[in-house]
Amino acid sequence: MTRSPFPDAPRPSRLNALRGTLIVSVQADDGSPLRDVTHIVALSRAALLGGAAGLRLRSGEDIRAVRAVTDVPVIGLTKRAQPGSPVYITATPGEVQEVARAGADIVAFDGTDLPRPFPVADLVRAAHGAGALAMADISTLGEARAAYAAGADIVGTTMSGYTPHSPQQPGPDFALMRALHAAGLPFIAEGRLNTPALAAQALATGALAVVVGSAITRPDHVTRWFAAALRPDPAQAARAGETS
Ligand SMILES: CC(=O)N[C@H](C=O)[C@@H](O)[C@H](O)[C@H](O)COP(=O)(O)O
Repeated sequence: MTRSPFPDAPRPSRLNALRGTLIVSVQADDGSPLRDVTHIVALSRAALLGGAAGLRLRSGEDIRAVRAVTDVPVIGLTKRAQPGSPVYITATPGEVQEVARAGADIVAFDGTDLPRPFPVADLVRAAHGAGALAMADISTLGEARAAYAAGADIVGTTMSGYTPHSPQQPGPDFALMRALHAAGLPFIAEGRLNTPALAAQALATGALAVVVGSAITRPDHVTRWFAAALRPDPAQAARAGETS
């Protein structure tokens, strides 16, 4: 039914439509009972009902199905293992085209320094050739600079904590956000923004927009956080065992 709200606008103004907003990532993991397109559409509609201004979706099938029920901006990606490379987010020009043709306004792809099948510039070219914006998911300031030099329209902090050369931490990488802002590089904040306060903090560091996924659309993850919080501290449990 509907198409992108900004198919013909120049690229910077298309991104402006997302300024200051919440984008909800609706991606069920492989093996999740929610990994079914009807559930993805229902979760997306619930997110829109709650005030999401954009969606981040995985796979052409999901994008096509959600595009049929909404015209909000969509960031699209694929997640596929690549032979001989740890990169899995939209790693080839063919995957970029697949996502753009399904109706994504912005194509997100791995923009890290990990060994990769295609250079970032090839993915940018494929996105632009298909009429979409190019979003590089990065894990460091250096990767962001390289992605912009390769023509990316925007970078996301998505991959911080998921490359061996970025900080491994349980919370969001606010240091990276501050560094991007200080360098004058526009960015979308993404990754472990698991509470409204953290999302607001990310926006306050200068993010163009904020992507939240697991805390909204992965109830299995959220349940695990609660279950872990209720589990007794093993050391304390052992001490209690000695005295009883
Ligand atoms: C590292 C990676 O593959 N991130 C993926 C990228 O699309 C998704 O699995 C995340 O859910 C998304 O980035 C949002 O992050 P969080 O779920 O932490 O709010």
